[in-house]
Amino acid sequence: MADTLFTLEATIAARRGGDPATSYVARLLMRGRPKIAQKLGEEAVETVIAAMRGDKAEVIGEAADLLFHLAVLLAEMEIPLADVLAELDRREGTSGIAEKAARAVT
Ligand SMILES: N=c1c2ncn([C@@H]3O[C@H](COP(=O)(O)OP(=O)(O)OP(=O)(O)O)[C@@H](O)[C@H]3O)c2ncn1[C@@H]1O[C@H](COP(=O)(O)O)[C@@H](O)[C@H]1O
Repeated sequence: MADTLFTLEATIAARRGGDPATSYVARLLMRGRPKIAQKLGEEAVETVIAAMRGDKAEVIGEAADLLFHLAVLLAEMEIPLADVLAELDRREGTSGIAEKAARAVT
């Protein structure tokens, strides 16, 4: 999965400044952060709706749209995907329950 996302990250970077008539990524980057954030939100909602329907094939498609638009948002904000993966690595082994309990006492 990480390889796929790193390839996508490189493709998105290469599209920066490209022709919005032929590249969806170039068009989205040109429209700016609010539009990218809106698309990310829409894809999140569509993923939730598909999940509530229990349609796994639809969830796979919507989840791919969601990850793609998240990758575009990270690119627009110049946040390397590696930074997000490093944060997940940092969290590895820390239970969400334990982490939340620790937050509650501070
Ligand atoms: N993974 C994707 C990918 N996933 C989804 N999409 C597009 O995301 C769009 C989302 O669908 P919508 O109907 O919501 O989009 P829309 O109608 O244009 O949205 P509005 O702007 O009208 O709100 C569709 O046009 C999809 O084709 C993607 N477009 C591109 N990629 C990757 O990005 C690469 C570069 O794409 P281009 O920049 O288009 O060359 C491609 O080779 C792919 O690897």
